Amino acid sequence: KPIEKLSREAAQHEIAKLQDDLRQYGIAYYEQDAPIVEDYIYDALYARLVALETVFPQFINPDSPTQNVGGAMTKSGLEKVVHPAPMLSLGDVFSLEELDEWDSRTTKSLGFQSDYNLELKIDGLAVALTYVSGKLVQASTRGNGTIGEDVTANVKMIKAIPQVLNEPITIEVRGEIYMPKSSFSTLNKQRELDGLAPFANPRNAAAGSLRQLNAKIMKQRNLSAFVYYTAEPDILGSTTQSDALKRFSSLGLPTDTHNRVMTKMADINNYIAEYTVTRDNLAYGIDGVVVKVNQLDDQLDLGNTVKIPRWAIAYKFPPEEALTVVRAIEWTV
Ligand SMILES: NC(=O)c1cc2c(=O)c3cc(F)ccc3oc2nc1N
Repeated sequence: KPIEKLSREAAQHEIAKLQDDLRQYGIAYYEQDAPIVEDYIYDALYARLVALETVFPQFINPDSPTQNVGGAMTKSGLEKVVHPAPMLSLGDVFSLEELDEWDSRTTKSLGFQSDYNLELKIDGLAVALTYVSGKLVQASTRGNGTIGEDVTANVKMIKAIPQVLNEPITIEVRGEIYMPKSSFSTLNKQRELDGLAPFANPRNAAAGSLRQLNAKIMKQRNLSAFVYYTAEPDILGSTTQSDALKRFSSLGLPTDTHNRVMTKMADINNYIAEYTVTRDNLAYGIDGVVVKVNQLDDQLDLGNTVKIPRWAIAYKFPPEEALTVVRAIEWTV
């Protein structure tokens, strides 16, 4: 119900209920690592409580969940981290036609047909890893792009992420942390045994694991990662995206090996068709294919909008459940 239509009593009642519920969800989340509700539900209820308390400040009490967000603490109890260069998200397209339009726009902007580095789009959560003199000093989530959460302690539990690089360089790299499919099913079986709600998908399981505060539990979740980007490629001496991936690998950073350099849309369509089918056999979840202008200085020429790079696009696979529905309909007719 819109807040301005609420009577004082109704507002007081809803605020009290939200304060109780969110306090209980918060305890389950931080202390028992057993979230009762999905993050997005918690966030929506939390936003509703903040809005109500703003309009009815007389009902704010000191132990309201909105009052204990300590200075640097975020909801998940992790410290905040400011990203020096904003972590942008990828723009999406949902059909080969739209991908073709993106290619035409990009070709027009550049004045020539660029070659593209194609990469599987790992379905995990984005992190930034900062190495100083080759040592991992900080790991943070994307957050809102400018302010993320410090997940350094948990990321140090991820075997795939080296704590020391093969070269003593200082660089920030970005990648995707994910939970392999096998770990996901094992974890959910255990959660059912423990009477806990299973995670909806590997991505939520990875995010939930990474943002909980107990490093021992984190170790058992055996997450993995792929690195795919740095804003400082000259440190690597790379001039293309495909070469940057090779350099990440030579440093000891995990990279996905399915990337290919292509120019012709026909080849790109074949790559997409191939992985639309074979993704079920991969050890990790992917939700699409990322197409990137391969020459790094062409990427700079194209630049970014406020939210997304102009030099990269994510082609998203049709969601699997949709396919299930289609199959179900086919079955009935
Ligand atoms: N999930 C992924 O596998 C994946 C994700 C991104 C990004 O989110 C991404 C975001 C940017 F602003 C720029 C490049 C990027 O490249 C990326 N490359 C990938 N392979």
